[in-house]
Amino acid sequence: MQAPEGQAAGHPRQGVAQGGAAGTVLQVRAAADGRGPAGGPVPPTLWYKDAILYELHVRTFFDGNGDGTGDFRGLTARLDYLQDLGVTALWLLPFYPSPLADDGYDVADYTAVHPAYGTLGDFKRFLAEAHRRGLRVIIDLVLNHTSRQHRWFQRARRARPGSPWRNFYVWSETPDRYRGVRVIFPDYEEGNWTWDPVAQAYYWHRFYAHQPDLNYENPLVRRAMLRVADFWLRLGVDGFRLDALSYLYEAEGTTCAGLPATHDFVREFRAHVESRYGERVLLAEANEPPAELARYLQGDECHMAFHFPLMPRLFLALAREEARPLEQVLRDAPAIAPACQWAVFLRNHDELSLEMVTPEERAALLDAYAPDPQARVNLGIRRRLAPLLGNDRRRIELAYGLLFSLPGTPVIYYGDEIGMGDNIYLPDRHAVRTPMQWSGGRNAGFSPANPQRLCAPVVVDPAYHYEAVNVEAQLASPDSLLNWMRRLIAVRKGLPALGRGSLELVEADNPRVLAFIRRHGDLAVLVVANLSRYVQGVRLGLGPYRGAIPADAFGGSALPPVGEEPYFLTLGPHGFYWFVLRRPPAGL
Ligand SMILES: OC[C@H]1O[C@H](O[C@H]2O[C@H](CO)[C@@H](O)[C@H](O)[C@H]2O)[C@H](O)[C@@H](O)[C@@H]1O
Ligand SMILES: [Ca+2]
Repeated sequence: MQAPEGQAAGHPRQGVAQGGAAGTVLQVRAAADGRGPAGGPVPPTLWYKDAILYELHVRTFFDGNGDGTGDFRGLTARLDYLQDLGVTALWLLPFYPSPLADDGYDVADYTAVHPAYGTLGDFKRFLAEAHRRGLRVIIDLVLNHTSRQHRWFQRARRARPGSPWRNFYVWSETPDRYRGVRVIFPDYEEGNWTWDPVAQAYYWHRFYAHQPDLNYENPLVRRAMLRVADFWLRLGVDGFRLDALSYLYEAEGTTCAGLPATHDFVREFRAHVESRYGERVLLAEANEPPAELARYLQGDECHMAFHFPLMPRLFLALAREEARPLEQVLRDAPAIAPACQWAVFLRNHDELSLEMVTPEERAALLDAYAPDPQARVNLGIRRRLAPLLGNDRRRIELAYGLLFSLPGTPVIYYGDEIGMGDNIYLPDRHAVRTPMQWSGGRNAGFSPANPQRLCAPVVVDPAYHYEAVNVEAQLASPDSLLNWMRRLIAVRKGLPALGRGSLELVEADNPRVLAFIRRHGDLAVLVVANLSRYVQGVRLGLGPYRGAIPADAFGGSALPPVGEEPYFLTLGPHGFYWFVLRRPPAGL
């Protein structure tokens, strides 16, 4: 066991920030063609294992031209903030031309930038500036469907039935195929087929009716999407979040999710990307049960996948004030390849998805977190983190303390680092997509525009009003949530075991306390969390670590060494500890 090391993996572009320009050019080129300086392959860095991911929407982050809508110029101007926060990679929601009927997940053109967000030139400048700061950029790639406005659909609906152009989408003469397949947006859609009067046929859609599914049986579709990937990879993006990945293929008599043909295509996609561009990351958004999810993480498909089954169990553990829901999901975690990694999250731009829990668990979660029906949408809850946790600073810190120490790469949703509120009176999931709150000034410092022109209203709920909850105020307050998050991120970066380590659940004699050890090489980190609102004592079975000295990862103070007896600890309400288990000095 040893003291925390520095971050293990280097960013191929970190040379820009740290070193000379010549080295930078060489390394960028090496990464672009997948070859090392001597012509050999570039060894993988597995950088995503040490990453801290930050999810944001260009539209609502910062308005750079004063027209009321966020844009790439604005985002570029706020990169220093993100660098100071300590995050290492950004995930951008779709920013392509789109009618915005699903906030950009209805893509009308895959290889351009929505004019409201700027130009391709603005995107390139943003990317260069992000890389200059050592920030990687992952963009959302919506493989499964397009907007009805996409020229592919406009062409398909007019093309001869059975022709390759027509077959860009999935058509049927009746709405009876794939009967019983779940509707993902039940609050808005009654089925997965919609009649198209131009085509005189029904087309298949897993999401809104305005989002026809592409037909991956058609080799032209597969090729077209590889070309789209090439376009952005050549510009230098570091990877893709692959939206709605489960639904690429359909087959009669199945759930039309995670089919073998879908996995075949993901393998083809991965091989294509890796052979041409080296280590770029594929992050699967597949809302599937653990065993199904793990199929994306066997080493030849995606590098990461969102841990949809873990997230609601973390909220369940907090609601029930007991460790069991988390212990269970951790115990049942399926094996993934050593180079793969979970992406763990508390909240994102969608509703808090309750698709991966039992009906009883769902009922308990709705009761605890969304007693107001206005906060519910489809199968989930459209609230941000702070309102979900009653704006209780201790519970928010505990949730983050767990998120940042459980196996996986943590993902922060923009604004949750300052405890932003939401607006459940906005439609659909716009409740959680309001403008970032930068200051207490006009429009929360998001835009100088006429407030009536804003792309979305700023939060004025009395408990979360932007005049009180904003970046400027929190930067000035040493004890703010934002400053606490900066410390949490910095400490996590010093403990590579939290990104890369194994997981050992520790026996605890108190059901309200979760304890586990993350171990990587010589570094072992003991995490202990009190899920209850009251003080708790716990005895931990730390037998194999006898003699080790637990040292607080935040303050450094050392506790008595682990002895023969179970290790006794007291935790305050919702308290949590990260202890580095140090080897005792020689001679003791
Ligand atoms: O592009 C369509 C949708 O794709 C993602 O949806 C995912 O979110 C759903 C909940 O809103 C979830 O139930 C589903 O399983 C996911 O694929 C994307 O994140 C959505 O914003 C988008 O509407
Ligand atoms: Ca703008």
